[in-house]
Amino acid sequence: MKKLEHIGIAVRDLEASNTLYKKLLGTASYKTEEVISEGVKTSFFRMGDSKIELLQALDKNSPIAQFLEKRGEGVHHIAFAVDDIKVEVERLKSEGFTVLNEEPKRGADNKLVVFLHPKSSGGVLVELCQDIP
Ligand SMILES: CC[C@@H](C(=O)O)C(=O)SCCNC(=O)CCNC(=O)[C@H](O)C(C)(C)COP(=O)(O)OP(=O)(O)OC[C@H]1O[C@@H](n2cnc3c(N)ncnc32)[C@H](O)[C@@H]1OP(=O)(O)O
Ligand SMILES: [Co+2]
Repeated sequence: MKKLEHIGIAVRDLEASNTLYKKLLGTASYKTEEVISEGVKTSFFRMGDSKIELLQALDKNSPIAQFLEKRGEGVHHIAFAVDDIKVEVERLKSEGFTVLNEEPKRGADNKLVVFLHPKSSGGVLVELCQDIP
């Protein structure tokens, strides 16, 4: 793992949360992007070499909608940058982690992403991110 790539935060209202996080961080969101395959609309804030990713659900089947219903707003996942996502997936499987999608999928901000089940990673949903060249 190279670095903390982003922290994902589930929010009900992206616009209101953009205002809140702009006040909190002292900087505006630099990007908004929908990822239809995940059922989310995202907003990104730079935090040094890492990012904060706000996530609003686009529909009721989105993982974010389900999370908000069960747990309310708050930290949803942490994401680590990796050089070779397939190598990292094999390493993590051999260490006993449960990989949710063996085939990396396209995420936001030009990344390939893989998720680990929170039940295998101490109650924290983990995302791996590899830059798409
Ligand atoms: C924008 C794209 C991308 C990026 O580029 O950054 C993203 O970040 S997309 C983010 C949204 N996408 C995902 O979250 C995909 C991966 N998630 C999943 O596949 C599912 O959400 C899940 C983690 C497998 C959970 O789904 P499911 O099993 O259907 O839900 P349950 O509600 O039944 O949960 C089972 C169990 O796990 C606990 N849980 C659920 N979500 C989380 C979480 N985010 N963090 C910690 N724990 C979580 C849940 O509470 C249940 O526990 P128990 O109640 O104790 O059984
Ligand atoms: Co994410």
